[in-house]
Amino acid sequence: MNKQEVRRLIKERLDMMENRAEKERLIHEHVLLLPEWQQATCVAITLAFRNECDTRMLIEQAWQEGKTILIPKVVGDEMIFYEHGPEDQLQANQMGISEPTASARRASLAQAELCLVPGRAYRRDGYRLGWGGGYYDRALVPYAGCKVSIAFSEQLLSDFEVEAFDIPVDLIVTDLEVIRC
Ligand SMILES: Nc1nc2c(c(=O)[nH]1)N(C=O)[C@@H](CNc1ccc(C(=O)N[C@@H](CCC(=O)O)C(=O)O)cc1)CN2
Ligand SMILES: Nc1ncnc2c1ncn2[C@@H]1O[C@H](COP(=O)(O)OP(=O)(O)OP(=O)(O)O)[C@@H](O)[C@H]1O
Repeated sequence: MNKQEVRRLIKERLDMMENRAEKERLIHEHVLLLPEWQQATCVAITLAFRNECDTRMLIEQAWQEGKTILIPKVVGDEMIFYEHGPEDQLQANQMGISEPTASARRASLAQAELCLVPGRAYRRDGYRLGWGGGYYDRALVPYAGCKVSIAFSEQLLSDFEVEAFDIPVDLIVTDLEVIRC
């Protein structure tokens, strides 16, 4: 399967999936139990796009725990991270992803001990496939923190092609399990 075929298969699976809310609840529960989450004081995360797993509950919980939340904004071919607090507004970009506004405080991904990396499909060794922009493949090159992806178990695939620039995540958290890659 090439990348386009993988993206199409995952879209089909997620569109057909049942019990989404319950699976999201289980994924969130598994994240909150990770020592990596509990120890992080600053977490980089995205707002869900299309049929990705929702993340708002994790953001709320992070605030409750006193953590700083960073959210990326796509600018050209890179992402700039901004702090996002409970009072801050978000606005949808051209693709429909919620992003910080111009008034948000600028930050750097390097500040986050934990980065939640979005993706469409995952292999059990941590390799991932995104929407095709290569944004995380580039942003993660110098990143030394812990890379965690949350995904529905439907997003795990036994194999797909990876390229030299692909960067695997350290942990994949699904509704069924926590995979240490
Ligand atoms: N929630 C979330 N936020 C995120 C990402 C993500 O994967 N998920 N990104 C992670 O990188 C960045 C945005 N990347 C994106 C890249 C492409 C498309 C997109 O709509 N692509 C078109 C196809 C374009 C083409 O093939 O030319 C599409 O899917 O229809 C959307 C987001 C930053 N924020
Ligand atoms: N380190 C890098 N430096 C420059 N370009 C890169 C780098 N990594 C990836 N790219 C470019 O990004 C493009 C998209 O890569 P790919 O299809 O793997 O994206 P993706 O993993 O699906 O997206 P994302 O990382 O945004 O979730 C590739 O064509 C590649 O040329």
